[in-house]
Amino acid sequence: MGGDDFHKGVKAAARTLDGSGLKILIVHTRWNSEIVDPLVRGARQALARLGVQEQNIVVRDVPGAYELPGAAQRLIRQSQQQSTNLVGAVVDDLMTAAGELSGSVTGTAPRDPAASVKSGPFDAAICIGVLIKGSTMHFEYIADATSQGIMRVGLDTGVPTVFGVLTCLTDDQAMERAGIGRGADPGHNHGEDWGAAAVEMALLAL
Ligand SMILES: Nc1c(NC[C@H](O)[C@H](O)[C@H](O)CO)[nH]c(=O)[nH]c1=O
Ligand SMILES: CC(=O)[C@@H](O)COP(=O)(O)O
Repeated sequence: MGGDDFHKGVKAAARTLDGSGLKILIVHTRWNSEIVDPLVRGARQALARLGVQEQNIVVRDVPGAYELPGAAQRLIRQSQQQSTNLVGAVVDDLMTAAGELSGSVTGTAPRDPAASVKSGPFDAAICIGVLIKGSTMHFEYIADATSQGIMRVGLDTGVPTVFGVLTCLTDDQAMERAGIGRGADPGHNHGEDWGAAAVEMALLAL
C-alpha cells in the first residue's frame, strides 16, 4: 500500500467514534454475473487494501442494471433512517440520565450503547453491473437510465455513489475491463478503481 493509500486506510479505519471505520454498500447485478463477479471482487480487494473492514461492507444483488439506482437509494435511505433512529435513542437516554440526575426520573435502565450502535449510514456506495449491446435499442435506454439514476442517488442522498457499470459493445470489451480478457493481456479490473473511488469520496466528506 502506497503512502497515500496508507493515510487513506488509516482514516478509513478510524472514521467513527466506535472505531468501526467506513461503511460501504455494494449493489451488483446478477445479469452477466461471469463478468460482474470479478468486478465485485476487485472492488472488495481495493476496499480492504485501503483499510475498510470486511464487516463494514454490505453487498446486495439485483436482477439487472436498471434496478441498481432504486436498490441503492432504498438501502442508503434505510441506513440513514436507522442512524436517525439511533440518534433519537441516544437523545432519549441523555434525557433519562438528566432526569435521574435531577431526581425527576427514577428506575429507568439506560440503553446499552453497544447494543444499539449497530450500523450507521453508509459512507459511500458502489453500483456494479455490465451492459452489453444487443441487436436493439434496449442497451441505449438502459445505459442512459442507469447512469442518470445512479448520479441522482448520490446527489439526492448525499452519499457518494460510484458508477460501476460497464457499457460495452462486445463480451470481450467487458471481460477486458474486468481483468479476465481472453487475449494475451487480460486487461485491468475496473472494480479496483471503483473501490478506491468510493473510499476517496467517503473521506472527502469527513
Ligand atoms: N441486457 C442487460 C440487462 N437487461 C435487464 C435490465 O437491466 C432490467 O433488469 C430489466 O429490464 C428488468 O427491469 N441488464 C444488465 O444488467 N445487463 C444487460 O446486458
Ligand atoms: C443491454 C441489453 O438490454 C441487451 O443485452 C438486450 O439485447 P437485445 O437488444 O438484443 O434485446
